[in-house]
Amino acid sequence: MKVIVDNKIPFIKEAIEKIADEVVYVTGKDFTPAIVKDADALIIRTRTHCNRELLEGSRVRFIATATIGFDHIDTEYCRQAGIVWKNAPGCNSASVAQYLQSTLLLLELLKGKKLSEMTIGIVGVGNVGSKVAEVARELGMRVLLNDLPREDEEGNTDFNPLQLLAEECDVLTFHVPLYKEGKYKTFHLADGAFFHSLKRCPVIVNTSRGEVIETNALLEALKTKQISDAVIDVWENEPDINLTLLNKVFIGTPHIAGYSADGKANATRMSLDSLCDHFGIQAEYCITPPEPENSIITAATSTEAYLQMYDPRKDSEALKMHPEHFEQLRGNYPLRREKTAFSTISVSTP
Ligand SMILES: NC(=O)C1=CN([C@@H]2O[C@H](COP(=O)(O)OP(=O)(O)OC[C@H]3O[C@@H](n4cnc5c(N)ncnc54)[C@H](O)[C@@H]3O)[C@@H](O)[C@H]2O)C=CC1
Ligand SMILES: O=C(O)C(=O)[C@H](O)COP(=O)(O)O
Repeated sequence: MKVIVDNKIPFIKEAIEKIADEVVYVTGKDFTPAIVKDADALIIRTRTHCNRELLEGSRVRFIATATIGFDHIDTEYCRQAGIVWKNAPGCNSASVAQYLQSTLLLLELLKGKKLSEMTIGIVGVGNVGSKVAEVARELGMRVLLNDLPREDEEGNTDFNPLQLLAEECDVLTFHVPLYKEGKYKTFHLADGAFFHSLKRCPVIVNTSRGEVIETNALLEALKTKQISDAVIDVWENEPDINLTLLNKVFIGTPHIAGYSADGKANATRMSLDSLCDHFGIQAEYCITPPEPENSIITAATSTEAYLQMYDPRKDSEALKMHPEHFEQLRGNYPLRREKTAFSTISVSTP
């Protein structure tokens, strides 16, 4: 079996070389029809667009994407062509929740917001949104949820219309997949009309996909103070992002909310599991992220402790200083571990 693997997928080399007869490593944006032509499987990330143009006439029968989102896969073409694809549901959801937790703490620390007096609206309550809801409740926030597909399917009353979130929330955070069309379309879900409907001058957070928010409408909302701040991890037209927006946001990061080493290891393991499952291969591998340099956190406050574990300001400063390095900042991302990796967290003022 021949497998083409994105060369920025970590912790994969030893395992995949045991599983496959031939492995070729390629930069995500450089997968071409010639490279994939005689491959049986691809293991990709969001940087590889798997569509007719890439796959037609190839031997590829299976694609694993080491990501949660799969909007870079033309699922209809794959269905027609008999190509099976798998994503890695939930793999880095705890990492995105960590990003949100640190961001909310920074809003309290630096912007004088009192989280326990604020309402957060969560748009999309799947793997990520549910964990973000937990984090927000732990921080004492009132939480309002919006999830149209779940509301339709489950018929329960935990969910609210987007309009209610627009009216009552001080923070609005997006955790929906990118759907370009259909009943649950999320492309430009936050457009000019949405920003006009806001009542409490909220902070907008987007870690879903850039296209969920219309960039020009967001810029206008910042200019006219319909929103007080924006925290943006995902952008329209990555890596050529809107620099005016980057300079105006409170936190602007290069699509790394899901980049904890824990999340990356989960993604790699899940991709290998689905590849083995698809081809009926029995293989043993153990994918674990490296230990943190120091597994003991000592801090004066719990906020400081969480920011020692992950502080989005560092990623934001690096991007603002060198936006042209968007892809390099992602490709060479430093080791970041989630809370469970630390053996002791000692806080003097709990
Ligand atoms: N910035 C980053 O590094 C990362 C970004 N993501 C993005 O976040 C998205 C969400 O991730 P998960 O929670 O794991 O996905 P998920 O599939 O578990 O949950 C998505 C939720 O959104 C809901 N939804 C779909 N359409 C909606 C609509 N029109 N209005 C309201 N809710 C809607 C779904 O019913 C579902 O409950 C991914 O699709 C991906 O694009 C995911 C991981 C990392
Ligand atoms: O999992 C997703 O969905 C994401 O957006 C990823 O965190 C992005 O990961 P890469 O494609 O950059 O590996």
